[in-house]
Amino acid sequence: MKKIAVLGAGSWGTALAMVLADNGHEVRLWGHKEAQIKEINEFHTNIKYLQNIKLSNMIIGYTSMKEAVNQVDAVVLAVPTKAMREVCQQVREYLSTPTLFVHVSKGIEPDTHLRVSELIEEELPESIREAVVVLSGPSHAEEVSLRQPTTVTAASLNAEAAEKVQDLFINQHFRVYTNTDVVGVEIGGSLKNIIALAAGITDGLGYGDNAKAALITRGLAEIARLGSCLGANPLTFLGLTGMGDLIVTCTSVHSRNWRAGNMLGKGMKLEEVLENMGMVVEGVRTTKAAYQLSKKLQVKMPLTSALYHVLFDDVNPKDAVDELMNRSKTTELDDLSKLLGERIR
Ligand SMILES: NC(=O)C1=CN([C@@H]2O[C@H](COP(=O)(O)OP(=O)(O)OC[C@H]3O[C@@H](n4cnc5c(N)ncnc54)[C@H](OP(=O)(O)O)[C@@H]3O)[C@@H](O)[C@H]2O)C=CC1
Ligand SMILES: O=C(CO)COP(=O)(O)O
Repeated sequence: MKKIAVLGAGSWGTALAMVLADNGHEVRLWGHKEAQIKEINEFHTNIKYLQNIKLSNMIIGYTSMKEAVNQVDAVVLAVPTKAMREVCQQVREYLSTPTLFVHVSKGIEPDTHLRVSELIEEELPESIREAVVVLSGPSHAEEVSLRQPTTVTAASLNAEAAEKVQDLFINQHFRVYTNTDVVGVEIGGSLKNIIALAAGITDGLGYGDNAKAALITRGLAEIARLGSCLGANPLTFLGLTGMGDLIVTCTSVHSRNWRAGNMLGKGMKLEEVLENMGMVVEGVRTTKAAYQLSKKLQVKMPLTSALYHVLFDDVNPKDAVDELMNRSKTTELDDLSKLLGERIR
């Protein structure tokens, strides 16, 4: 049995705390709201984030970061990307020995263009970092909390650390693979949120499955183009954290990104949509970051660019789709197939 602190008591932090508790670990679920932590400890529920779910007694809620991370074997960082720096700054106050860090957040920071593992490494000194591992894949909290079959990937440059994380989380409902392609895993997990927003928009506009399939496949092409340019193995994008997560996020009503896109497609304004959600919609900030990166690195990302203009320049979603469909003609297999071919050979 290990002592594990899960920092962030939203949907995903709570669902992962349940997996860890099922595996017999002592789980400390840290959140910044007194009332919510009281609810977790007194009633063993977290109603705002997971309805109709009873939490195990092995999960203890904390509001004190000092107590939550005291003597733990591992820390799971489960807050939205926007809050990650702030939470790391709090954690580092209380750790003095090398600790295993697992992050589960799917975003890219606008302006710095850092992936989450990179910003964690910026905020946490090496002296308290045994390793940083990203855990990602097609995994809606709502289904994980019902113990429905789910598969994810633990990725780290430190293969031994990835295996440790695999061992912490794996069970008969939650299958964990390993990978050393951190760039590919983080880029796939973050950029699928952009495409899920777009898929929600086309559904909201009343378009059908042809449009959805087009978004998923051409979305994957542009994710892989940018990811490869950043050093990822293009084959990672065909795996759980690429194609797998794109499918689940673009086709599920559980997805907050899809739901937000759907409201936009039906004519709501972005501010109104975000107010309505009450949960994180990572794709909004990540669209900005990916758009900036595509310009900087001169990588073609037509879907990301169209979504950027819908979100931040008030372009009408239907006009954005019309514009995408009327671009000049091109071939399907571009530089990406060249990259894949080189890897396979
Ligand atoms: N939900 C899912 O199925 C999955 C989510 N993820 C990823 O996990 C990450 C977290 O998402 P998720 O749990 O779903 O998000 P939620 O919106 O469900 O919960 C976010 C949690 O983080 C808390 N939080 C926000 N800012 C801070 C802060 N500054 N300090 C402390 N706590 C803070 C929120 O508190 P408050 O209640 O006060 O707002 C809330 O408890 C995201 O990057 C997401 O992409 C990955 C896989 C699956
Ligand atoms: O990443 C997820 C599923 O794998 C969750 O997606 P949303 O943030 O869109 O709900």
